[in-house]
Amino acid sequence: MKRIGFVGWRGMVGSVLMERMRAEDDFRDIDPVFFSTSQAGQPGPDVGREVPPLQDAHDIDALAGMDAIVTTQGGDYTGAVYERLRAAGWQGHWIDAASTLRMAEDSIIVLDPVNHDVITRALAQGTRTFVGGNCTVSLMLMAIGGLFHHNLVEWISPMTYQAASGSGAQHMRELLKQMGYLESAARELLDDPAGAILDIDRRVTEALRSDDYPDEQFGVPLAGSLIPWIDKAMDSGQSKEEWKAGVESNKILGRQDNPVPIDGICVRVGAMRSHAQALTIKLRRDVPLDELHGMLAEANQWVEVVPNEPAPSQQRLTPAAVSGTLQVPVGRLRKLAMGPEYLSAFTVGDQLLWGAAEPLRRTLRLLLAA
Ligand SMILES: NC(=O)C1=CN([C@@H]2O[C@H](COP(=O)(O)OP(=O)(O)OC[C@H]3O[C@@H](n4cnc5c(N)ncnc54)[C@H](OP(=O)(O)O)[C@@H]3O)[C@@H](O)[C@H]2O)C=CC1
Ligand SMILES: N[C@@H](CC(=O)OP(=O)(O)O)C(=O)O
Repeated sequence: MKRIGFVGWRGMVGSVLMERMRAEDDFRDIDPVFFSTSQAGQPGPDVGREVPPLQDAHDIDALAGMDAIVTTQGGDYTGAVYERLRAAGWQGHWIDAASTLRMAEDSIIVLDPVNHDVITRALAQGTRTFVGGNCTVSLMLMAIGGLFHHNLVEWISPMTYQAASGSGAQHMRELLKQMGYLESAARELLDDPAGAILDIDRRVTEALRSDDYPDEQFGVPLAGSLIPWIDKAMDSGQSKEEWKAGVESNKILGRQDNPVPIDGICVRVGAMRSHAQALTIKLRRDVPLDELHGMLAEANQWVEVVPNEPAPSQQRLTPAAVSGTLQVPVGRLRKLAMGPEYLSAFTVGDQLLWGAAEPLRRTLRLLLAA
């Protein structure tokens, strides 16, 4: 049995990975070893079998004893350990959620329902570094992979609505605190059925601008507002999150030599753990909508085409409907007024599942099967 090291397993993405691996009985086929940057020596997690105490995640010798390492610990950890481990001669497989190595020449970005062939070819050719994609990128490709498969996409402009979880666990907690703070600012007026809405609104706006509004993590209000910038600034004027859409999607699709332009605006909204995005897609040719529905639906078993009607869109195409599931609904499909090659779409998916943990879990399975 292969010895597989896990780093970052008790974090938010790591916990979702552990849940999925337990649900799919993945631990049955491996000899798992758990690492920690802070809790070496303590007992490992309950994965339905005995595991050794936690190892030190900075111990290069201990890491080098693994056939593969799956890390959801974050980019700082990858930066601190990966090169040292390779320099020490380690030839194992590195499967990572962090963005650090995504654009490296010798790495593959993994999203097997979309690029299964790229991954299996890379495994056969001896590639040893596999990285999960950015969450909005992976969720977009899960939703509209069928259009790429039929080579129908000339360009895409995504406008995202990204959940608090993309910033981490502390940010999710803060979003809820912000919601509570706003509600408590207006509570007595809300309790009065005759309370004037403009008075309620005034209280909320005052609360949003108050020094006591809890915004240590986000730095600005998210609940009752939104944040139209995610990640660092690039010289291009894009946020780094926006830059990733183009470069990562084309790398996943294996078309870096002939890239499809993908560029838009990424926005943080007050959803908990599911990212949504509105896509304007320029098709290479006019294709009837019903054919497009068929292509989208056939692309993988998780994508779900939602009719462009009010009730299904409101009920099925939302973070509330998909959080905690692997489904990736896509809807609001219609031809735009600009012409029959211009398609609109709206899609939503759990950013901790397909957006982070699930592609890693499935890559480990592909590795074990190789
Ligand atoms: N959040 C997201 O949506 C996405 C994240 N990623 C990547 O995954 C990385 C990890 O993200 P995320 O899971 O959100 O990070 P977390 O902050 O939840 O966890 C990271 C590490 O923090 C340590 N830690 C310290 N205190 C605690 C605690 N109370 N509970 C749990 N862990 C604790 C753990 O390491 P230790 O045991 O060593 O102390 C843990 O592995 C990111 O940096 C990013 O690179 C990728 C895609 C999406
Ligand atoms: N940046 C994403 C989450 C994330 O961790 O992305 P990446 O893995 O590309 O750093 C978000 O904020 O929603």
